[in-house]
Amino acid sequence: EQEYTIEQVKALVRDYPDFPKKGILFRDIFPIFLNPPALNCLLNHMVDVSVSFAQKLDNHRINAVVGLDARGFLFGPTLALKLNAKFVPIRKSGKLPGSLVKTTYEKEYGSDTVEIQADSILPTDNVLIVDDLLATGGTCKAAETLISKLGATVVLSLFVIELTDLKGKELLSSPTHSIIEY
Ligand SMILES: O=P(O)(O)OC[C@H]1O[C@H](OP(=O)(O)OP(=O)(O)O)[C@H](O)[C@@H]1O
Ligand SMILES: Nc1ncnc2[nH]cnc12
Repeated sequence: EQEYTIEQVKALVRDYPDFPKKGILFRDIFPIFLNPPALNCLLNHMVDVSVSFAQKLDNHRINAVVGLDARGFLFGPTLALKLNAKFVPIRKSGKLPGSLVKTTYEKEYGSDTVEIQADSILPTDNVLIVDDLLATGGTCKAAETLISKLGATVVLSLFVIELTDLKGKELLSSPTHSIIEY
């Protein structure tokens, strides 16, 4: 089996002009999922980045990975397993049962309400947020808001792709890391 480098993984992201709306240059990560060695390289890299950020913590440990609906779910559970952390979903409204905390936000092409199950995160948790892409930062900021409502700390927000022109980082309170920047 061929070993992939991160540079080769980056080359697999495909651009689609004017999708899903005119003026949006859509960056498609799914070609990476067609290629197991590339996906393996990307996930191992995400683990390495997370572990190196965790070194800064008192207990050196991330114990919760929060994945953002829907493409954050492609990475969250695998990353959580590799870090021996729990996986917690943040979902678009109306999808999660039970006692919830919610917030509404603006993103690159529309607005959304997101929710988290209230008992899924404890105030003592060291949380890693993971998503496929940072655009305006609205989605991740909403996640930060929910996690802070539950009293926990976001130690890192980790993205596969960052669209730097949109300055999403400036909206965020947590430290961020992106693997591919455009
Ligand atoms: O930084 P922002 O401007 O908030 O944009 C980034 C978000 O937008 C996309 O999700 P989308 O809402 O399209 O949903 P999906 O993951 O369900 O496709 C992407 O997966 C991020 O979650
Ligand atoms: N330009 C973009 N490409 C892919 N996913 C996105 N989510 C928000 N903006 C996006």
